[in-house]
Amino acid sequence: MSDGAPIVRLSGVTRSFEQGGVRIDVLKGIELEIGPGQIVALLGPSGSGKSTLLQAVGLLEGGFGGRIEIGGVDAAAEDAAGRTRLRRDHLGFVYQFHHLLPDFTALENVLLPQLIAGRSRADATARAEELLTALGLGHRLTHRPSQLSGGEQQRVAVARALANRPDLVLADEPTGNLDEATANVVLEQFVQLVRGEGSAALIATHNERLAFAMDRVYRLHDGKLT
Ligand SMILES: Nc1ncnc2c1ncn2[C@@H]1O[C@H](COP(=O)(O)OP(=O)(O)OP(=O)(O)O)[C@@H](O)[C@H]1O
Repeated sequence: MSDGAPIVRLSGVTRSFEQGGVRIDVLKGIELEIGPGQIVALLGPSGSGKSTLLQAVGLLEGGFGGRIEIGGVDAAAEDAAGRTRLRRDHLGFVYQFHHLLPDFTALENVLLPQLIAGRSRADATARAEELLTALGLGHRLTHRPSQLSGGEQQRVAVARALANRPDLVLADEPTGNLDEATANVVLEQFVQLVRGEGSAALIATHNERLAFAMDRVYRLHDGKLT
């Protein structure tokens, strides 16, 4: 990817669903560019389409109209293997629920995506330890998800998303299942770490205060970004 080129470019992106014979137009022409290192907040009421928009960028589902480019590549021109490659080479994901593997320790959960990407075990372990320590979990490396609090589980998920140094982290209400005080701490740590890593991020959140500390804030309203 050339320097300064956007990591993501959406133009005229649309998505509709059929519900009980009724057609709902959720995205009605989304225009969005995110450049290297930009941290972008996505606000919008429940049902406005934030998750749907993140799914478009994450190339996890089809059914979208318009053009979605990741790293300058038109996703529609790629087959399933090509889209998987785009995801693997450019994107990291954090969800509302941690989706950690329950039988593996915190360290192993952060190790696995790196081993799959071909990194040596020694390098992957060092990277996992670095990220978990930066998130204040240096003393929790050998704990399984069930032995961690909700906030700690979510921080492990953040470390996992950043492990392969993605150009862009997609986060769908990453602290949505935490109590407010914990959510504030974890979201702030997440943004700080992403900034330190130089990654870009698109973060759907209800937290307006933290959203306005990010580089750009978009609101999803009536299927469009403002
Ligand atoms: N697979 C689907 N089939 C039918 N309708 C869907 C589907 N996915 C989403 N929708 C509809 O699209 C609209 C937007 O949903 P979406 O989950 O993107 O909103 P959201 O802004 O992320 O909401 P929340 O903040 O509650 O997570 C909703 O009306 C939802 O019912």
